Amino acid sequence: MTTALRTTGLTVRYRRRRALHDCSLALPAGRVAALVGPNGAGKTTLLHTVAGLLAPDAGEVAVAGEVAFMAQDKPLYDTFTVAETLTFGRRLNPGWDDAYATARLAGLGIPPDRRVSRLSGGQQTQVALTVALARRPDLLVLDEPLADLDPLARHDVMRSLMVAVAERPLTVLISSHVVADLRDTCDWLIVLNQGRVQVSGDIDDLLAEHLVLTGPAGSAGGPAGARVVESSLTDRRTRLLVRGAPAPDPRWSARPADLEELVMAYLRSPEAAALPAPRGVSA
Ligand SMILES: Nc1ncnc2c1ncn2[C@@H]1O[C@H](COP(=O)(O)OP(=O)(O)OP(=O)(O)O)[C@@H](O)[C@H]1O
Repeated sequence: MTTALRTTGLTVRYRRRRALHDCSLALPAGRVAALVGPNGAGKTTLLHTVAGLLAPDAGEVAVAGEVAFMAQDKPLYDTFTVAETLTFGRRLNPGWDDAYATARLAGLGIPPDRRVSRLSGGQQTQVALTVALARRPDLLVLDEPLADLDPLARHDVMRSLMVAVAERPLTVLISSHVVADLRDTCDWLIVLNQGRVQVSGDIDDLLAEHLVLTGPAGSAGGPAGARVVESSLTDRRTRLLVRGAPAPDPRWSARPADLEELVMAYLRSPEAAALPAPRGVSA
C-alpha cells in the first residue's frame, strides 16, 4: 500500500492560538478522503499545511508527488472567460494538460467564451476543479468545494470528481460539513475535532466496527465489553454508539451505525478516538 499523504505530529499555531495539535494520519494512495469537523476544527489549516501554504510549528507533512489545492473561495478571475482561465492555467503550470481541460469542460457543457462571472456557482466550481485537475496532481486537495452549491450542483460536482478519479491515479482529500454529500463518493474518513485527528480510516471498516445499541435506561456503560463512544439517555431507553462488538446481552438490541451517526457521535465525544494501530487510542 502506497501512502499518498502522511502527517506526523503536525502542530500549527496562529500567534498563541493552537489550530492543530499533534495531528498524525496516513492516507493510502487512490483514496477519496472526507475531512469533516465542526467550524473552527482546523480543517482549512490542515489543508493549507498539506498544500504547503502554511508551515507547521512542529511535525511534518509528506506528500508522494504533486499537490493541487482548490481553496474555499474558488480562485477564479471574474472578468476572464473560461478559455482565458485555461490559458492562464497553462502559462502558470508546466505540466498542464490542455487537451484534458478542454475536453472536460466541453463534456460538462461549459462554453469557453462565457465569462466566469456569468457562470452558475456549480459551473464555477467545475472550472476551478478542471484547472486543478489539468495540473495532473497526485493529490487533489479541495477545501469545501460544495459550499454554497444547491443539492443538484453538489451531486454533479461529486459525480464528475468520481469520473476524474476513475480515469487516472489520483488521491483526493476533500473537506465538507455535509456528511451526506460524501457517503457515496468517499471511501476514507478523517474527523478533525478541536485541532486533533479523532478518526482516520476506511469508511467500510469504520462502519463495520461501530454499532448502535439500544437498551435499558440507567445503564450508560452498556453491556459487558462495550467500548462506548457516545451515550444518550432518555427516561426509558439508553442509546449507545459503540466500537467493536460487545458480548451478546438480551437486554440490548444492536444495529449497524450509519456514517452520519458515527461522525456525530465522535464529534460530541472529543475524548474518543478511532485511529489505526499502533499509534491509535481506543475509544
Ligand atoms: N489567520 C488566522 N489567524 C488567527 N486564527 C486563525 C486564523 N485562521 C484560523 N484561525 C483559527 O484557527 C482555528 C482553526 O480554523 P480553521 O479555519 O482551520 O477551521 P475550519 O475547520 O476550517 O473551520 P470552518 O469549518 O469554519 O471553515 C479556529 O479557531 C480559527 O479561529
